[in-house]
Amino acid sequence: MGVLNVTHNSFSDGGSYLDHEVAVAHGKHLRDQGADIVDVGGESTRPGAERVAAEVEAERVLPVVRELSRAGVPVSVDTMRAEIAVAAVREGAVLVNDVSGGLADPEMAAAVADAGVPWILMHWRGHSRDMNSLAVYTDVVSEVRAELSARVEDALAAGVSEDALVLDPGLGFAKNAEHDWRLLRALETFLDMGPAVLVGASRKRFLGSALADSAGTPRPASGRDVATAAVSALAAERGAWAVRVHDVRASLDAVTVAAHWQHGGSER
Ligand SMILES: Nc1nc2ncc(COP(=O)(O)O)nc2c(=O)[nH]1
Repeated sequence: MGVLNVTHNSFSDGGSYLDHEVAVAHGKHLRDQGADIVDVGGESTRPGAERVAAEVEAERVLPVVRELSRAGVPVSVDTMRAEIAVAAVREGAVLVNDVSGGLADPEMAAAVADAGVPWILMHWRGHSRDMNSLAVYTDVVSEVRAELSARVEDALAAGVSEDALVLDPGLGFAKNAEHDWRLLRALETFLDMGPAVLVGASRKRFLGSALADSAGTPRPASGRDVATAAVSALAAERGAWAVRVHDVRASLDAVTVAAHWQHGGSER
């Protein structure tokens, strides 16, 4: 899953793709690099980010979803708003990626059930503004699992079919670096829940901290693509359904190496 943030302030690529033509060209580039799907988002979810109005999100996302879909690029829409999800599916999006797992918009579950498209339920505890204060756990793995289970139950109750669900531990969302590593170490816990699992580690802060220099300065986001590819290979080896990444080629190469090591074949 290639990341296409049509935003002004996403943490690692904010502002690069606000222009629709540039965004569409980048989406096609991600597809050409081997992305199976391009994830189009119009609202930054970085810690501390303020929300953008629905009209702004729609204006950013829908033309890009439309153009990429028409060009034959499979697109997911990264949104917490049911109205945006419905409009994006109408424009050709084939999956809804909801970082709030249905919590931000009570209309989302019914909208996704009605649209009949896959729905990524990411673990989330609140909007970016409050995110760091929400990173408090006794046992992050069991609590994230329990909170994701509740999201699954609500989705099923709204009529979403279980095979349409994808789970995501929500790395960096109300989690500190230690929480993120614990969640990755326990990936099988989430795989055992039943639905497919997506991992979104790309260029995130916990990777920067792990790669800090001798002075303790974290590696900048632009220098985290190799680390991201390593996570992608390890996640793929453990059975993750997808990884959501900025540098598709690096992760696809790493996942291909993992597949050859494991199976000797070329399947990804
Ligand atoms: N499913 C899913 N969606 C996401 N959307 C945005 C971001 C924030 O990262 P970005 O600003 O680089 O897009 N991370 C995720 C994630 O981890 N999982």
